[in-house]
Amino acid sequence: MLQLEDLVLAQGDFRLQADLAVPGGGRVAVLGPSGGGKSTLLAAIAGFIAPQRGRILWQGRDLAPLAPGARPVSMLFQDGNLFPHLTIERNLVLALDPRGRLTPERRARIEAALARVGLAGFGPRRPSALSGGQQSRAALARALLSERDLVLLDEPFAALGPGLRAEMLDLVTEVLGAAGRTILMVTHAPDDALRLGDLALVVDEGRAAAPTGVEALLRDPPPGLRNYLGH
Ligand SMILES: Nc1ncnc2c1ncn2[C@@H]1O[C@H](COP(=O)(O)OP(=O)(O)OP(=O)(O)O)[C@@H](O)[C@H]1O
Repeated sequence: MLQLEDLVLAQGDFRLQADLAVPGGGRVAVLGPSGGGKSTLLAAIAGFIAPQRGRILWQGRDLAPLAPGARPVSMLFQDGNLFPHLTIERNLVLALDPRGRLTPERRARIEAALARVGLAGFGPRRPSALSGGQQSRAALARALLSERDLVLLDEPFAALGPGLRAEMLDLVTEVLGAAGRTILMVTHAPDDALRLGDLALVVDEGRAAAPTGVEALLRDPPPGLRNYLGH
Protein backbone atom coordinates (compact mmCIF):
# COMPACT_ATOMS: atom_id res chain seq x y z
CA MET A 1 0.00 0.00 0.00
CA LEU A 2 1.11 3.53 -0.81
CA GLN A 3 0.18 6.02 1.90
CA LEU A 4 0.33 9.78 1.66
CA GLU A 5 -0.06 10.90 5.24
CA ASP A 6 -1.03 14.48 5.96
CA LEU A 7 1.15 15.49 3.02
CA VAL A 8 1.77 19.09 1.97
CA LEU A 9 3.81 19.79 -1.17
CA ALA A 10 4.99 23.21 -2.37
CA GLN A 11 6.24 24.45 -5.73
CA GLY A 12 6.76 28.24 -5.59
CA ASP A 13 3.39 29.66 -4.46
CA PHE A 14 1.57 26.46 -5.31
CA ARG A 15 0.43 24.14 -2.47
CA LEU A 16 -0.94 20.64 -2.71
CA GLN A 17 -2.38 18.57 0.13
CA ALA A 18 -2.92 14.83 0.15
CA ASP A 19 -4.06 12.35 2.76
CA LEU A 20 -4.85 9.11 1.01
CA ALA A 21 -3.92 5.50 0.36
CA VAL A 22 -3.52 3.48 -2.83
CA PRO A 23 -3.88 -0.29 -2.48
CA GLY A 24 -0.92 -2.44 -3.51
CA GLY A 25 -1.39 -3.68 -7.09
CA GLY A 26 -3.94 -0.90 -7.77
CA ARG A 27 -4.05 0.80 -11.14
CA VAL A 28 -5.01 4.42 -10.62
CA ALA A 29 -5.64 7.14 -13.19
CA VAL A 30 -4.63 10.60 -11.91
CA LEU A 31 -7.07 13.15 -13.31
CA GLY A 32 -7.56 16.89 -12.96
CA PRO A 33 -7.21 20.26 -14.65
CA SER A 34 -3.95 21.55 -16.06
CA GLY A 35 -1.80 23.07 -13.34
CA GLY A 36 -3.76 21.17 -10.66
CA GLY A 37 -0.67 19.43 -9.33
CA LYS A 38 -0.69 15.96 -10.90
CA SER A 39 2.99 16.05 -11.91
CA THR A 40 3.88 17.58 -8.55
CA LEU A 41 2.27 14.63 -6.77
CA LEU A 42 4.17 12.08 -8.84
CA ALA A 43 7.45 13.99 -8.46
CA ALA A 44 7.09 13.90 -4.67
CA ILE A 45 6.46 10.14 -4.64
CA ALA A 46 9.50 9.65 -6.88
CA GLY A 47 11.58 11.77 -4.51
CA PHE A 48 12.26 14.77 -6.75
CA ILE A 49 10.38 17.12 -4.39
CA ALA A 50 10.72 16.99 -0.60
CA PRO A 51 7.38 17.41 1.23
CA GLN A 52 6.86 20.49 3.38
CA ARG A 53 4.92 18.35 5.79
CA GLY A 54 3.73 14.77 6.16
CA ARG A 55 5.01 11.42 5.01
CA ILE A 56 5.03 9.12 1.98
CA LEU A 57 5.05 5.45 2.93
CA TRP A 58 5.34 2.32 0.81
CA GLN A 59 4.42 -0.94 2.57
CA GLY A 60 4.67 0.98 5.85
CA ARG A 61 8.16 2.28 5.18
CA ASP A 62 8.78 6.04 5.15
CA LEU A 63 10.45 6.91 1.82
CA ALA A 64 11.85 10.26 3.05
CA PRO A 65 15.42 9.04 3.66
CA LEU A 66 15.63 7.44 0.21
CA ALA A 67 17.05 9.31 -2.78
CA PRO A 68 15.04 8.94 -6.03
CA GLY A 69 17.26 6.14 -7.33
CA ALA A 70 16.87 4.15 -4.12
CA ARG A 71 13.05 4.33 -4.04
CA PRO A 72 10.92 1.40 -5.18
CA VAL A 73 9.71 3.60 -8.02
CA SER A 74 10.14 3.63 -11.78
CA MET A 75 8.86 6.57 -13.75
CA LEU A 76 7.84 7.05 -17.37
CA PHE A 77 7.40 10.47 -18.92
CA GLN A 78 6.01 11.58 -22.26
CA ASP A 79 9.53 12.08 -23.66
CA GLY A 80 13.09 11.47 -22.72
CA ASN A 81 12.66 7.98 -21.30
CA LEU A 82 15.59 6.61 -23.30
CA PHE A 83 19.14 7.90 -23.67
CA PRO A 84 19.48 8.71 -27.40
CA HIS A 85 23.18 7.83 -27.65
CA LEU A 86 22.75 4.33 -26.20
CA THR A 87 21.30 1.27 -27.93
CA ILE A 88 18.02 -0.12 -26.58
CA GLU A 89 19.96 -2.92 -24.92
CA ARG A 90 22.31 -0.45 -23.21
CA ASN A 91 19.33 1.64 -22.12
CA LEU A 92 17.63 -1.38 -20.63
CA VAL A 93 20.65 -2.78 -18.82
CA LEU A 94 20.63 0.39 -16.70
CA ALA A 95 17.50 -1.00 -15.03
CA LEU A 96 19.53 -4.02 -13.90
CA ASP A 97 22.87 -2.39 -13.15
CA PRO A 98 23.41 1.36 -12.67
CA ARG A 99 26.86 0.99 -14.26
CA GLY A 100 25.36 -0.58 -17.35
CA ARG A 101 27.49 -3.72 -17.49
CA LEU A 102 26.13 -6.32 -19.87
CA THR A 103 26.50 -9.98 -18.95
CA PRO A 104 25.05 -12.99 -20.80
CA GLU A 105 22.43 -13.37 -18.05
CA ARG A 106 21.42 -9.70 -18.28
CA ARG A 107 21.33 -9.90 -22.09
CA ALA A 108 18.91 -12.82 -21.84
CA ARG A 109 16.66 -10.97 -19.39
CA ILE A 110 16.64 -7.89 -21.64
CA GLU A 111 15.78 -9.97 -24.69
CA ALA A 112 12.93 -11.63 -22.77
CA ALA A 113 11.57 -8.23 -21.66
CA LEU A 114 11.80 -6.90 -25.22
CA ALA A 115 9.96 -9.95 -26.51
CA ARG A 116 7.27 -9.37 -23.85
CA VAL A 117 6.53 -5.93 -25.30
CA GLY A 118 6.73 -7.06 -28.93
CA LEU A 119 10.27 -5.79 -29.61
CA ALA A 120 12.23 -9.02 -30.01
CA GLY A 121 15.53 -8.33 -31.76
CA PHE A 122 15.44 -4.54 -31.24
CA GLY A 123 18.26 -4.52 -28.65
CA PRO A 124 21.07 -3.32 -30.96
CA ARG A 125 19.11 -0.35 -32.35
CA ARG A 126 19.29 3.21 -31.11
CA PRO A 127 16.05 4.92 -29.99
CA SER A 128 16.08 7.14 -33.11
CA ALA A 129 15.64 3.99 -35.22
CA LEU A 130 12.36 3.20 -33.42
CA SER A 131 8.91 4.71 -33.95
CA GLY A 132 7.24 6.64 -31.10
CA GLY A 133 5.14 3.62 -30.17
CA GLN A 134 8.17 1.35 -30.21
CA GLN A 135 10.09 3.77 -27.99
CA SER A 136 7.18 3.66 -25.52
CA ARG A 137 7.32 -0.12 -25.60
CA ALA A 138 11.06 -0.08 -24.90
CA ALA A 139 10.49 2.24 -21.93
CA LEU A 140 7.85 -0.17 -20.63
CA ALA A 141 10.29 -3.05 -20.98
CA ARG A 142 12.74 -1.09 -18.85
CA ALA A 143 10.09 -0.52 -16.16
CA LEU A 144 9.36 -4.23 -16.24
CA LEU A 145 13.05 -5.11 -15.84
CA SER A 146 13.61 -2.67 -12.99
CA GLU A 147 11.30 -4.75 -10.75
CA ARG A 148 10.26 -1.72 -8.73
CA ASP A 149 6.85 -2.04 -7.15
CA LEU A 150 5.54 1.41 -7.99
CA VAL A 151 5.28 2.63 -11.57
CA LEU A 152 4.48 6.29 -12.11
CA LEU A 153 3.43 7.30 -15.61
CA ASP A 154 3.17 11.01 -16.44
CA GLU A 155 1.18 11.14 -19.68
CA PRO A 156 3.58 8.67 -21.27
CA PHE A 157 1.49 8.03 -24.36
CA ALA A 158 0.04 11.51 -24.96
CA ALA A 159 1.93 11.91 -28.24
CA LEU A 160 0.54 8.68 -29.68
CA GLY A 161 -2.69 8.41 -31.69
CA PRO A 162 -5.80 6.98 -29.98
CA GLY A 163 -5.41 3.46 -31.39
CA LEU A 164 -1.79 3.16 -30.38
CA ARG A 165 -2.55 4.69 -26.97
CA ALA A 166 -5.18 2.06 -26.30
CA GLU A 167 -2.71 -0.63 -27.35
CA MET A 168 -0.05 0.74 -24.99
CA LEU A 169 -2.51 0.93 -22.09
CA ASP A 170 -3.48 -2.69 -22.65
CA LEU A 171 0.20 -3.54 -22.64
CA VAL A 172 0.71 -1.66 -19.35
CA THR A 173 -2.13 -3.63 -17.80
CA GLU A 174 -0.96 -6.91 -19.28
CA VAL A 175 2.75 -6.58 -18.54
CA LEU A 176 3.04 -4.37 -15.44
CA GLY A 177 -0.40 -5.15 -13.97
CA ALA A 178 0.22 -8.89 -14.28
CA ALA A 179 3.57 -8.39 -12.51
CA GLY A 180 1.62 -6.97 -9.55
CA ARG A 181 2.95 -3.44 -9.91
CA THR A 182 1.07 -0.53 -8.39
CA ILE A 183 0.46 2.00 -11.14
CA LEU A 184 -0.36 5.70 -11.00
CA MET A 185 -0.89 7.26 -14.41
CA VAL A 186 -1.57 10.90 -15.19
CA THR A 187 -3.93 11.24 -18.11
CA HIS A 188 -6.23 13.84 -19.64
CA ALA A 189 -8.35 11.28 -21.44
CA PRO A 190 -11.33 9.66 -19.66
CA ASP A 191 -11.13 6.69 -22.04
CA ASP A 192 -7.55 6.07 -20.97
CA ALA A 193 -8.56 6.19 -17.30
CA LEU A 194 -11.26 3.57 -17.93
CA ARG A 195 -8.89 1.42 -19.91
CA LEU A 196 -6.13 1.46 -17.28
CA GLY A 197 -8.09 0.03 -14.41
CA ASP A 198 -10.77 0.53 -11.86
CA LEU A 199 -9.55 3.46 -9.77
CA ALA A 200 -9.01 7.18 -10.30
CA LEU A 201 -8.00 10.07 -8.11
CA VAL A 202 -8.67 13.74 -8.75
CA VAL A 203 -6.07 16.45 -8.18
CA ASP A 204 -7.72 19.85 -8.07
CA GLU A 205 -7.96 23.02 -5.96
CA GLY A 206 -4.87 22.25 -3.96
CA ARG A 207 -5.88 18.76 -2.97
CA ALA A 208 -5.35 15.21 -4.16
CA ALA A 209 -8.50 13.24 -3.30
CA ALA A 210 -8.56 9.58 -2.28
CA PRO A 211 -8.90 7.10 -5.16
CA THR A 212 -12.45 6.03 -6.01
CA GLY A 213 -14.08 3.88 -8.67
CA VAL A 214 -13.26 5.36 -12.06
CA GLU A 215 -16.59 4.57 -13.72
CA ALA A 216 -18.67 6.20 -10.98
CA LEU A 217 -16.31 9.18 -10.91
CA LEU A 218 -16.65 9.79 -14.63
CA ARG A 219 -20.41 9.22 -14.52
CA ASP A 220 -20.86 11.80 -11.77
CA PRO A 221 -17.71 13.94 -11.66
CA PRO A 222 -17.04 16.51 -8.92
CA PRO A 223 -17.49 20.14 -10.13
CA GLY A 224 -13.82 20.81 -10.94
CA LEU A 225 -13.50 17.66 -12.97
CA ARG A 226 -16.89 18.25 -14.64
CA ASN A 227 -15.72 21.58 -16.11
CA TYR A 228 -12.47 20.05 -17.14
CA LEU A 229 -14.12 17.12 -18.88
CA GLY A 230 -16.45 19.58 -20.63
CA HIS A 231 -19.66 18.20 -19.13
N1 LIG B 1 9.45 24.51 -10.37
C1 LIG B 1 8.33 25.17 -10.10
N2 LIG B 1 8.36 26.37 -9.49
C2 LIG B 1 7.23 27.04 -9.20
N3 LIG B 1 6.00 26.58 -9.50
C3 LIG B 1 5.91 25.40 -10.11
C4 LIG B 1 7.05 24.63 -10.46
N4 LIG B 1 6.63 23.51 -11.06
C5 LIG B 1 5.29 23.56 -11.09
N5 LIG B 1 4.84 24.71 -10.53
C6 LIG B 1 3.44 25.10 -10.37
O1 LIG B 1 2.79 24.07 -9.64
C7 LIG B 1 1.45 23.93 -10.09
C8 LIG B 1 1.17 22.46 -10.38
O2 LIG B 1 1.92 22.05 -11.53
P1 LIG B 1 1.89 20.57 -12.07
O3 LIG B 1 2.84 20.50 -13.19
O4 LIG B 1 2.05 19.64 -10.93
O5 LIG B 1 0.38 20.46 -12.61
P2 LIG B 1 -0.27 19.35 -13.55
O6 LIG B 1 -1.60 19.03 -12.94
O7 LIG B 1 0.67 18.21 -13.75
O8 LIG B 1 -0.48 20.16 -14.90
P3 LIG B 1 -0.53 19.67 -16.45
O9 LIG B 1 -1.76 18.82 -16.58
O10 LIG B 1 -0.67 20.96 -17.20
O11 LIG B 1 0.74 18.94 -16.74
C9 LIG B 1 1.29 24.86 -11.29
O12 LIG B 1 0.59 25.99 -10.86
C10 LIG B 1 2.70 25.18 -11.66
O13 LIG B 1 2.76 26.46 -12.23
